[in-house]
Amino acid sequence: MSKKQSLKELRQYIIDRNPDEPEFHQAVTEVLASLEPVVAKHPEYTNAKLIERICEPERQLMFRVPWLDDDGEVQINRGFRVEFNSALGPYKGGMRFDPSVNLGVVKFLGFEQIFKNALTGMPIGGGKGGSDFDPKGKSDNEVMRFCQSFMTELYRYIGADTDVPAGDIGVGQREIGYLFGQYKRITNHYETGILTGKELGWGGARGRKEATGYGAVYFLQDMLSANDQELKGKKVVVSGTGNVAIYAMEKATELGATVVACSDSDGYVYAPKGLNVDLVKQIKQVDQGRISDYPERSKGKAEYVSNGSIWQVSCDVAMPCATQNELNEDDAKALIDNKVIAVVEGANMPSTPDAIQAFTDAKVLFAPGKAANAGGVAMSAMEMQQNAARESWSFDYSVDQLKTVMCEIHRSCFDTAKQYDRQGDYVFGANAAGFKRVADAMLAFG
Ligand SMILES: NC(=O)C1=CN([C@@H]2O[C@H](COP(=O)(O)OP(=O)(O)OC[C@H]3O[C@@H](n4cnc5c(N)ncnc54)[C@H](OP(=O)(O)O)[C@@H]3O)[C@@H](O)[C@H]2O)C=CC1
Ligand SMILES: O=C(O)CCC(=O)C(=O)O
Repeated sequence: MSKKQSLKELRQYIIDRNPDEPEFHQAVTEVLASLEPVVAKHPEYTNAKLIERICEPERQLMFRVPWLDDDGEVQINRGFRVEFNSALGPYKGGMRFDPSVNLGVVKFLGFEQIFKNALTGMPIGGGKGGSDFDPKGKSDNEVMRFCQSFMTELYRYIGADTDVPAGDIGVGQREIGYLFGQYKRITNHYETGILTGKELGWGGARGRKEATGYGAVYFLQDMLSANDQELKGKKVVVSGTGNVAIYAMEKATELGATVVACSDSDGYVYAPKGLNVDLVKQIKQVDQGRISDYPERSKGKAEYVSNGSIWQVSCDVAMPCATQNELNEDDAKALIDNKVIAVVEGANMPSTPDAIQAFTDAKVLFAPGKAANAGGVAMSAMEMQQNAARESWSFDYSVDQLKTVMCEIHRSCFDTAKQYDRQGDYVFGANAAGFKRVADAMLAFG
């Protein structure tokens, strides 16, 4: 590529160079669409071909994961780790175990992670990993054998100062435990800093499991207050009932909002007077049940909808916290017709480009995932900090730190957008501020 190529041509070049990776193309397209004014102001980035470099992973690993199921049959899955960018620190980002995982999905997540991690202001680069293994319906022993086989290959590439994986969809404390155990077994190192999202008893951080959801709500609070609104009294809809969704619901409720709907991959529940978050936690986290159990267990205080979009439910604030591209243009129009004020992405890239355009056109406040859900990785960086110092912070102190980081991220997105005359455009603010921090470090390194 010549230095004179436009961003549009560069985007096409990246798409052609990475065929059959639609999610990666989508993530790159969104970031590049924000960078025109930034590179116009900083020709040094173009001269050093920084955008092209940032879009190319430093290293991508793909490996075989053979394991034995409970019937004694060999099963084979694929493992991935994309070490995307280490300009700001060790590669950092979660691992997803889900049948939908492929190289393009891991690359989109790793690419987003670079800018998200930069926005936290912490010393962490960007990476992501996972497998097409489906933990649903597997026994504990099967999950353990899979995790042990996965780590038997992955251990060569990770380390507290190299690459620090964590959880994501399908990877919670159980999986992190099996992965950590295998790392320790085969390396003979009790090195807590090689993974985050650990249990408290063996190197975990207080507040990590709450951090992404709480952080997204803190971002929402700041975004509303910057626009002369408040969270108290608002009606909120949250998709998903996983790690991010549950703690977003918990914090929003604690701050005086009413969460009227949430979902899982089968359907959603609607409770006009508000959901009981403790009951949702009991059903999904303790009993490993389905959200369809909620109406009966809440004694009829909610209705379950098995095929329909949760975004049809009228609300002031929508928080997509399940998965990518779960909110499309029709969903956005339904939310706009119902007078939604703000949309805050707890998941990674949950809104399609058409949906984001519809929100922008309708002047709905819109917070992209790379800014709003950065609380999880920020708390992971604090877990690394505690592991390195052999410390263990209190829950209140940790959540205070989280709040400060989210407030800084909000301010950085808001101020950057203003500086480029794009006031209120959080997508632009997040992309431009995140990119600049990474680009400046890469320039310094030659
Ligand atoms: N965990 C973290 O700290 C962070 C996570 N994220 C992002 O947040 C999102 C959720 O992650 P997390 O909460 O950890 O994952 P979990 O596995 O804990 O939960 C995922 C939730 O989303 C639901 N879901 C999954 N796929 C679909 C689908 N296709 N349609 C509808 N619902 C679906 C699941 O339903 P079911 O119960 O039926 O499986 C589950 O309720 C992901 O995009 C992840 O990348 C971002 C930052 C940090
Ligand atoms: O805590 C981490 O390192 C990973 C969080 C993550 O995967 C994400 O922010 O999407």
